[in-house]
Amino acid sequence: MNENLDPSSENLTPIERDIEKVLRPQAFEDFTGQDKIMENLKIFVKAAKLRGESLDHVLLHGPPGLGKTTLSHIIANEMNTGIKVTSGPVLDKPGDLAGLLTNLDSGDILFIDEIHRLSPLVEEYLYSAMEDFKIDIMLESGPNARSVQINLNPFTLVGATTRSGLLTAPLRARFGINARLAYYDAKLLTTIVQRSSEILKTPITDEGAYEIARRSRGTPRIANALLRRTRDFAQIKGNGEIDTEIARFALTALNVDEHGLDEMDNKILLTIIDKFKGGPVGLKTIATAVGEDEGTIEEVYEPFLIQEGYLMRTSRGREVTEAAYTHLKRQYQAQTGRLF
Ligand SMILES: Nc1ncnc2c1ncn2[C@@H]1O[C@H](COP(=O)(O)OP(=O)(O)OP(=O)(O)O)[C@@H](O)[C@H]1O
Ligand SMILES: [Mg+2]
Repeated sequence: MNENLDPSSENLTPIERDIEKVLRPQAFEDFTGQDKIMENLKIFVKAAKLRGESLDHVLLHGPPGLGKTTLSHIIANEMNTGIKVTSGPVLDKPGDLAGLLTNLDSGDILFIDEIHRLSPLVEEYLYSAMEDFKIDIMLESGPNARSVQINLNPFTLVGATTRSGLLTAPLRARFGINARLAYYDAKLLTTIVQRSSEILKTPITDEGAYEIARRSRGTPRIANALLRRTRDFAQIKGNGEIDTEIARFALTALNVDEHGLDEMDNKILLTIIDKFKGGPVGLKTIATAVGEDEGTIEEVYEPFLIQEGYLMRTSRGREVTEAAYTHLKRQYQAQTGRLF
């Protein structure tokens, strides 16, 4: 069985993509959590609308599946504007970007996903567009080549990234609104699971929803994926309703552990314990040992493990905590070197 519980969107199947669209909140009021960010965004959107101006450029960052793409569409809906969607790796040359920019209507949103993957040339080209709504374009080539400056309609760039550490300082500085999305707690995720089950017309008990929520790695995308899979179990093994028992059965079958850690989470912890005596060990070494990209570990897996208290980032490298030993049923040995 190959269950796709990968938190990132890159590996979604077409069907999963369609379901994501159906479950995606469309307006501020459907979006659960991230209160501080939402409070501010609502004010900025309202003020921009009152002034009849475009919204300031927005940078959304944070681990996969927390709602960056969702928010960018909500912003467009709430601003009553159009949205054009692209991504860093797709924008190969400045010309690709120019084509998009010149086609934006006044106030439109240009959403650039994976904005950390823009080529330096394209990135630089973006600067004057963001700042002055102007770009230079080259007319003709060879000896007749000349560049002309053209004015763009005012627009809002919404950039999303899971790897904010890779963003250059000049690009970062050009965003007026900078929001870091955080993991959701079990209570918020319960609300999200309940909303999704209503859309999917799947009956679910409050306890069943909570069981899925608390084991979803703080991530709405995972909560929704687990809900869909659990629904299958409820239909085949039960009477169609998801309760705690069905949820537990399904989650065990899907290899999601009691605390919601997935296979890679556990592999990282186990590797540090078994191969490196609990750490400290460098990120690069961990990455090689578990066969995962260094940046992905740092920006996708680590933040959750740290938040949940299984892992610590120290000056000498990564160390697991006693909680990790207990979780993985390993004998905890306090490191003598650390005692004094
Ligand atoms: N606050 C929320 N309330 C309800 N549902 C949400 C919320 N945030 C995300 N979701 C759900 O989770 C799914 C994934 O969210 P989204 O695609 O916006 O994540 P992302 O941050 O863009 O991820 P990636 O970094 O992988 O692109 C959406 O389809 C949506 O249904
Ligand atoms: Mg996205």
